Amino acid sequence: MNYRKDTDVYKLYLVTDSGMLPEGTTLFSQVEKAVKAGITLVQIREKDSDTKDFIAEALEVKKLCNEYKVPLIINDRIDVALAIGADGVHVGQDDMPIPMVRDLVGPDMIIGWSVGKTSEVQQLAEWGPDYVDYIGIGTLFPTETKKNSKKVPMGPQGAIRILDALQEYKADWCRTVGIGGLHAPNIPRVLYQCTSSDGKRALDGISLVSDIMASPTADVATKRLLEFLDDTTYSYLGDLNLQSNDEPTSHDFHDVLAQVAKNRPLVQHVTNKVHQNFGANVTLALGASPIMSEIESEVGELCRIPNAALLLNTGSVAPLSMLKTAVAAYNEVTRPIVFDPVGYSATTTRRDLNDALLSYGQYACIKGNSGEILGLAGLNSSSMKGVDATSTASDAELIQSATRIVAYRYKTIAVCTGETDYICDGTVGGRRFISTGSGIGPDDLDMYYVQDGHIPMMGDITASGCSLGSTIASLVGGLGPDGSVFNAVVAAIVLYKSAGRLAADGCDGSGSFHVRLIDNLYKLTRVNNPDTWSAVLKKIDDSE
Ligand SMILES: Cc1ncc(COP(=O)(O)OP(=O)(O)O)c(N)n1
Ligand SMILES: Cc1ncsc1CCOP(=O)(O)O
Ligand SMILES: [Mg+2]
Repeated sequence: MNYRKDTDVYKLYLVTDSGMLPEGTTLFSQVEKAVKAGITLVQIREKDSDTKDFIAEALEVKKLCNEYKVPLIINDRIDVALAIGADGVHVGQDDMPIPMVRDLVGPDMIIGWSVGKTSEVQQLAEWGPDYVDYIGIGTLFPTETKKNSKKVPMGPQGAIRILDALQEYKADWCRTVGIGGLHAPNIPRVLYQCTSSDGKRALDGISLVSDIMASPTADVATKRLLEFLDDTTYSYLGDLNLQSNDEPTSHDFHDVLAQVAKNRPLVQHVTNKVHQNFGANVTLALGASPIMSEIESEVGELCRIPNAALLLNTGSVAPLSMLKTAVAAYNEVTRPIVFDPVGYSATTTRRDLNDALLSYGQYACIKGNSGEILGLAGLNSSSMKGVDATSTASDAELIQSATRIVAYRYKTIAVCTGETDYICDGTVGGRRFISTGSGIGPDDLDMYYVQDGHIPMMGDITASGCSLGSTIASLVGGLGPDGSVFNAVVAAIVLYKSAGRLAADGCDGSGSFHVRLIDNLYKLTRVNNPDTWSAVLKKIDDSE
């Protein structure tokens, strides 16, 4: 059978490795379990087998695959693929060049290629539809399976760049699977995040080795993975509501604060030293409980405390393993993380660390100043230095574009702070798409802003921006079931700005501003009458 035209076979792609089989299993028995459980594509990848053994193994698997109508791909060995009449071959960048492969295998065999760079996409587009049928995009995450790989893991953002290049070069015939370090805990998030920036293309599937080959129950593992692929939503915040429908009102803000008062959230702060004391006091003023903990071994308990939330501020940095553990733990129990990428593009070290953290998890909200948000969106240039202080109309447009891009790429609620705060929800309601994407792009996202005149005092005290992070985490953490995450983020911004305005209007200098900011957060929260708050929320009307 010729599967070349069959574009649905890439959903769940098993690549074999006989070096990791659990006791009592064989390569064949593992593949058999996976095929019977519904795997859609199989690749035999035996790096250390003799040719004779490779062929014998491949013939056995071929019989099974034929019976279940699952295409069989052979890794690296074009000769073996031809000899056994496989359905396709997979080659990497260091293997036989694609035009030669096509010459040898003829027009009917599937050809897969490993791709990690956009220049490789350009190349396959130049060859056109007669050459590469699908690409394995990777390596996504670190993997023990391909030990001596020189490739640096690209994370979901790297996969998005490849999907964007496929769109740019109009390689619409080419299907895609992600590969490398994919396991049950990160697969739903990868499928959620990896869509092209125009929203028109998502991964066609995932490819993996160890999650099935090393499993003592390969059939159970396969079925679980298929469930992820069939699920069209990603509930990374459990029973909280990711849908942002209408413009939030004072009534909604009242509701958010009432939930905080009732649920008294615990906000774990992993934050910089300058912010610690102020952030703890702001959190207390809001009626939430702060804990300033960077102890790796207690994260698993903290995240399970009812209404826990994590503020991850990278201003001074805890050990990477602690940060990874914290992100994984909060994601696992579907509790919110607010991410503040302090000084994102200031140095390569900071950018790499923040990028690594962003690739490890899913964030409810990413909050930064204009420099950080522009950096995350890849729109910063030296001419943008100091944009916070001197925003012009065109700067404002650029900042809005950057906020939209960050929201969309990280499928999060992005907040860009400044004299005007911008808020954009890129979560697409937690919906997930395979192959075609949502059709929604960053420019389709609603953009809100909050203003209350210029409050220069905010810049005259330390950690005022960081404490907005504490405020967002407190209000999102306080939500009860079905509480709206977007409403909580917006409520936090309007509340914080209104308290800042009151503090600035009545203070004698930066010292009393600092104290009065806490006082006013305390008072506004206790009184809970958002109709009296001075900061104004508006939605940008793009038709204007
Ligand atoms: C689906 C898929 N994607 C990528 C690879 C890796 O191929 P390659 O880079 O040639 O590395 P080896 O597998 O040959 O070690 C793959 N095999 N399958
Ligand atoms: C073959 C290959 N190519 C890139 S990563 C990889 C191995 C993936 O293995 P695992 O799914 O166990 O991480
Ligand atoms: Mg290879």
